[in-house]
Amino acid sequence: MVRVGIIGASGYGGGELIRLLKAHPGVELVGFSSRKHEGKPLSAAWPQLWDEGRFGTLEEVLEQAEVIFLALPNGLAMELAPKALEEGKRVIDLSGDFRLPPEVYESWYGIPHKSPELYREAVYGLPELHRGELGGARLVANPGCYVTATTLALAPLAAEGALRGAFAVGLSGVSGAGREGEGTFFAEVNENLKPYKVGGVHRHIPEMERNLGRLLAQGRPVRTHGPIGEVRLSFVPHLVPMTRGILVTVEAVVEGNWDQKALDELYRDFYAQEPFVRITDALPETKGTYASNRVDVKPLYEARTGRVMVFAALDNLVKGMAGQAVQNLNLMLGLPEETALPKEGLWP
Ligand SMILES: NC(=O)C1=CN([C@@H]2O[C@H](COP(=O)(O)OP(=O)(O)OC[C@H]3O[C@@H](n4cnc5c(N)ncnc54)[C@H](OP(=O)(O)O)[C@@H]3O)[C@@H](O)[C@H]2O)C=CC1
Ligand SMILES: CC(=O)N[C@@H](CCC(=O)OP(=O)(O)O)C(=O)O
Repeated sequence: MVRVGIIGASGYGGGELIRLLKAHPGVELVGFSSRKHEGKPLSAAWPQLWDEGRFGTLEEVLEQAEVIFLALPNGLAMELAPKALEEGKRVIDLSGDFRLPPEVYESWYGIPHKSPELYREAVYGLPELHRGELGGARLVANPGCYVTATTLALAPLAAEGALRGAFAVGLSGVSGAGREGEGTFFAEVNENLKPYKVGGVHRHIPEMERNLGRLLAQGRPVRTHGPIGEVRLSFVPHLVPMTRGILVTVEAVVEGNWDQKALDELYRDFYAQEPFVRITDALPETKGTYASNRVDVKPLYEARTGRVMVFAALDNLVKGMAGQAVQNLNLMLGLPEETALPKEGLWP
């Protein structure tokens, strides 16, 4: 049994990690940190959990766990990860702190990077592309929801060398903004649809471009710190009045002649061995992936215009966050990748 702790256990990512890890046969959960709920039972924050355990301090988790999940706002993992690694722990960070080179991070996140040297060591935790690097990793940068959906929607075209750019429209449930998300009052979100952070300013854009650029330059599998080609992407996110779920609808700018048969073959071959990516016949919908660790992907050739489109749906708190982090944990520990991760969702 590996001793695992969660720092930021009272947030949406932390809660979903507890739910998944309680069912994990290779894990003993030894600590849950929260400033607000320190000393209280887990039920103080989580009505959905059978109440075993109490919230403690960040220091207790750092001391007791062998593997530590950091489920904190951006800017904190860069301070905690060095301490944890110095003490021989392994870290899976759910924030953006180690996903981008420090200079790129600073310009898109507006936060000075406090441990730039660790970026060189971090492995980018998208198992479908980086599986081979994760076994030996001490520090994993776990990608988030929009980036996972958009990268997996376009990865086969990029690895084929055909992708030049893309226009991606993202739709997200409100839990994507976190438990204290700004502008998520019921009265303002309910019966409302709104675009936000448009005009090429959303901080996920450089991460998507780098993921796809790596595939373009390296083919598959990719190395986190290997060469990166040029892909230009527009991204238009929207907030949707639902709890969980991400849908991305992407128009790919491609070279070459494509039709539905060629796209279907490319996508089915690329993801043939993947336990959590399903190429669907029907169009993906968020509810079909609710509470599962699956991504549903559908490429579509529009004959009338010659355009290539791709649709992808996932649960932002599972494959877009905590489920992906558990998938990375399994790979880091050499356990079967699917351990404790649901393939099936909830319906209705
Ligand atoms: N929500 C989503 O769909 C996704 C989120 N992410 C990323 O994952 C990370 C966590 O997100 P999420 O769970 O939604 O966030 P939440 O806002 O729901 O939770 C944040 C957690 O961090 C703790 N916290 C906040 N500030 C501090 C601090 N200064 N020191 C110690 N603990 C602190 C909070 O607990 P307390 O105040 O009790 O200490 C809480 O447990 C973020 O970086 C986010 O960008 C990634 C993918 C998807
Ligand atoms: C609805 C909403 O606000 N969503 C968040 C995405 C959360 C996420 O994916 O987190 P990471 O930034 O850690 O990847 C946003 O647009 O910033």
